[in-house]
Amino acid sequence: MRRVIAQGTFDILHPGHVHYLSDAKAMGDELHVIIARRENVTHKPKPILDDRQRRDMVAALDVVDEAHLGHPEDIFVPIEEIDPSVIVLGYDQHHDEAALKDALTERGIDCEVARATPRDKTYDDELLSTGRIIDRIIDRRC
Ligand SMILES: Cc1cc2nc3c(=O)[nH]c(=O)nc-3n(C[C@H](O)[C@H](O)[C@H](O)COP(=O)(O)O)c2cc1C
Ligand SMILES: Nc1ncnc2c1ncn2[C@@H]1O[C@H](COP(=O)(O)OP(=O)(O)OP(=O)(O)O)[C@@H](O)[C@H]1O
Repeated sequence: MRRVIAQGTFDILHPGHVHYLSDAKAMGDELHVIIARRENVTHKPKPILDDRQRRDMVAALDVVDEAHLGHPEDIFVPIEEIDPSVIVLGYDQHHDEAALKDALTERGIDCEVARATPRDKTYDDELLSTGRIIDRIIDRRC
């Protein structure tokens, strides 16, 4: 049984998220998704939706076996509990694969680190970014 971890904010789901999670699932048998806590999202604007709502929507996707709220302080705690064979990073996530692998080894966690592929638009008006969905809402409704 190969357990796979994917992680992210997943604020206002779109097909790019589904693509990432499907890519991750294809690398193993059981997909666990860690949802970043609002307080730990510091590299972009804070999510619109509550932590639990983002977790519940990810959990409802067919491809996902379990969705977990992230740890507030120590990102390695959920990883130790899940004990994955591979952690799959999103195609554009800022985390460095080699640095993450070193940090895992230092913590005594033996697992691979891989990266998902991007998903291209399948039609002109498709919006594959939470930020761009929010921009459109502001543009059209405000
Ligand atoms: C392997 C890994 C595990 C993570 N675990 C947690 C966690 O337990 N709690 C948390 O709040 N954030 C966690 N994060 C951080 C968020 O997922 C991170 O902010 C992420 O870059 C958000 O992705 P996004 O910008 O693609 O949405 C983790 C990140 C990585 C790479
Ligand atoms: N078009 C896409 N193709 C493949 N993966 C995607 C795509 N869009 C988002 N993802 C992946 O989904 C994960 C979570 O994405 P995130 O919640 O940051 O959404 P986002 O739409 O990229 O957000 P924002 O527009 O605010 O940066 C990330 O790993 C990201 O790489």
